[in-house]
Amino acid sequence: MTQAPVTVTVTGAAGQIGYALLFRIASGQLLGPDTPVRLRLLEIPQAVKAAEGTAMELEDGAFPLLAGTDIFDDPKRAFEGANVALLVGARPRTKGMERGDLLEANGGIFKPQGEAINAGAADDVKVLVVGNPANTNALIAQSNAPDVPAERFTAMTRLDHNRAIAQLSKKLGVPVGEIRKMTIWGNHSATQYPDLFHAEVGGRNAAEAVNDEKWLADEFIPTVAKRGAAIIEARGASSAASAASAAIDHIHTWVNGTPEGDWTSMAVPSDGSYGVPEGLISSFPVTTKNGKYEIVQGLELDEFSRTRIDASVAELAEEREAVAKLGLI
Ligand SMILES: NC(=O)C1=CN([C@@H]2O[C@H](COP(=O)(O)OP(=O)(O)OC[C@H]3O[C@@H](n4cnc5c(N)ncnc54)[C@H](O)[C@@H]3O)[C@@H](O)[C@H]2O)C=CC1
Ligand SMILES: O=C([O-])CC(=O)C(=O)O
Repeated sequence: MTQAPVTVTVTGAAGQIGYALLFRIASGQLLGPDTPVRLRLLEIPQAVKAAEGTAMELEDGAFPLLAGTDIFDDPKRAFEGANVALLVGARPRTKGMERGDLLEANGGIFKPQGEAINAGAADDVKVLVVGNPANTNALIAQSNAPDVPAERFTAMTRLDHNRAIAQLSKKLGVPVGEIRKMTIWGNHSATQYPDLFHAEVGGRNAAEAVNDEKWLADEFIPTVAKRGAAIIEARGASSAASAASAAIDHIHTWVNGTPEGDWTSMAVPSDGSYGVPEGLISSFPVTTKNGKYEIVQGLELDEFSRTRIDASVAELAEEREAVAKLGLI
């Protein structure tokens, strides 16, 4: 071991994403093979026992990089000293629940968690919100953490990004490793816009390589945007291992940088780029270096792309308005 342990707080640790995520963090895949980690797990009181079971299994993994695991049901304690905060636990939509009810229920989770991050996380904390509705939950947490730089709050669209790469790879029969510059724009919802016009395949423009507008509009975009629902339909449960994998990718890329000539997708607070209203946590193409990200500038957007980005951003603006009315931000 070459350095002091990095503290990683994971919420919803006893859930299905938590189960897939924690072992990969402990094995070094989140931060790299030289970085020891100390886990702080947050669960609701009813699920603490299950989290304790997962912690026993973590112990049984005898991971050389795992410096310890502590479990809490109090956000203030769970986020103490957190360098990385993975906000996975959320209130799922249940039968008869309106969108406003869902936002309100999640406000009850992400407001106190934002306050706890503000009160006790490390100065360099990086936050990734996975729990849905991820973008707006991130906005709620961020708004309640006024002393933490706003850009440290991000939401996950890396799963959508990876799904888009996989669909393109299948369509063209090329390895995923040949695909660069994929972008997801907007909200992590069915309105998201996976963009092939700026992506590259083996150095060639992806939309030109596909050369099939009908497939792009009628198959590629809806398949990526509705993949979560298709997995639920097939598996009887929502994506868990692929979501955990994308969360690992998101933080690993943020910390370690994007490769030369490539970028990734992250939902980050808008600085007004591409006409996205400032402050909305919307997905953009970003490059990362030395633990910081920058939104890729100067991409030309045609009418097709503009219309789709605007629709997804309009949905984010509506969600922001709804949580503002509820006094959550
Ligand atoms: N952004 C993305 O791409 C994706 C997001 N998701 C979302 O991730 C979330 C978690 O998914 P799963 O692990 O499958 O759900 P799950 O229901 O298996 O686990 C959620 C866990 O969170 C815990 N929890 C609830 N409230 C909490 C609180 N206040 N503090 C700490 N823990 C709390 C629950 O006790 C439960 O153990 C869901 O909101 C899901 O919709 C899932 C897949 C992809
Ligand atoms: O809808 C869900 O809970 C799962 C989800 O976000 C996805 O798979 O993209």
